[in-house]
Amino acid sequence: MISVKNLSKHYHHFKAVDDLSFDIAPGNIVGFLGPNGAGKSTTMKMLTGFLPPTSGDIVIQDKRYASDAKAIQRNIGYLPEGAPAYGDMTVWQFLHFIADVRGLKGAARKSRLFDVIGRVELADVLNRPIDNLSKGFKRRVGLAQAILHDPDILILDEPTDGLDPNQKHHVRQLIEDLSKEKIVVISTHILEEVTAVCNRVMIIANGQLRFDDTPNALRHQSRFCNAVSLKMSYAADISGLAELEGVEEMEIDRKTGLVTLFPEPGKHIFHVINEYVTQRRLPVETLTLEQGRLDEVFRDITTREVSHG
Ligand SMILES: Nc1ncnc2c1ncn2[C@@H]1O[C@H](COP(=O)(O)OP(=O)(O)OP(=O)(O)O)[C@@H](O)[C@H]1O
Repeated sequence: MISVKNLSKHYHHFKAVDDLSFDIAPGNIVGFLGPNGAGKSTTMKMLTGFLPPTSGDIVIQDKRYASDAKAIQRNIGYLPEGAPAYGDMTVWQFLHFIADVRGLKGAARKSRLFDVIGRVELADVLNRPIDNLSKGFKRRVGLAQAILHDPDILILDEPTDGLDPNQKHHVRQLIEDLSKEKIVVISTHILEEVTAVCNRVMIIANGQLRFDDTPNALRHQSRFCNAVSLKMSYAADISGLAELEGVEEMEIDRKTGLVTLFPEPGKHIFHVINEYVTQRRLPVETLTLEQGRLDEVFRDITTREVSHG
């Protein structure tokens, strides 16, 4: 369990992290979202003991950094932003160095190295200096060092940054496989990443916690959640759609011609619309039940003014 109370970090007079409080239990895969400069990396550095808080309390598995830093860090894997340090080492040398630092020995060491190199797919670059690797491979080396000692807690700062779409998919699957009993905190700018791998979303802006719930609850904040969109192959009279039972509003996008029908609160309108367009033989090309637009919700949450006090 991670327990954070009233955590703040000030750089001179600037509040990078402003009074955060939250608990994270095993099994939580947390997507830590926020615009650039929101305070995500600063929070992660404090959670991993790399940066002392200005004020507040961090308790990890009943321990505090002030008295038990080594014990906490034994159980944490951290992927910081950017590339791994020691860029002149080869991947092989670097992973052995990390195995030394983590105190891995004998058969356990061999099997962890073998397992992680396989999982993160590093076999082809083991003899290359880290500095010469592509950004995506550097990220994967960073991920390998974070999971090498099989920690209970993983703090991953933008784990898929720089990866191609196939690798992104692969790393997301890896995180899912790793995380059954673990705590995983992932910072990301990619909203789909959150719905793909996380079971909890925390959004921060200006160092403050603005949202903390499931990805589904986030989706439900979108006015597009359960709206129905349709595209027509040519213009036809659709005014009747706006009058249908349960339809609150109709919007037409002038640029794309996409028609969106918004339901009254709690109503489901897909079937009634589907029936109507079929009966009237309207020239409908696509009819879509909208899941909710996360980018719009994210913008709303992070740009909203918050009252202080
Ligand atoms: N060492 C530092 N000294 C002064 N200001 C800092 C320092 N480190 C970070 N900041 C500032 O604190 C704020 C939060 O930075 P942080 O890196 O935590 O944000 P972030 O949410 O991780 O952003 P990004 O998504 O761009 O990585 C930013 O305004 C940043 O400029």
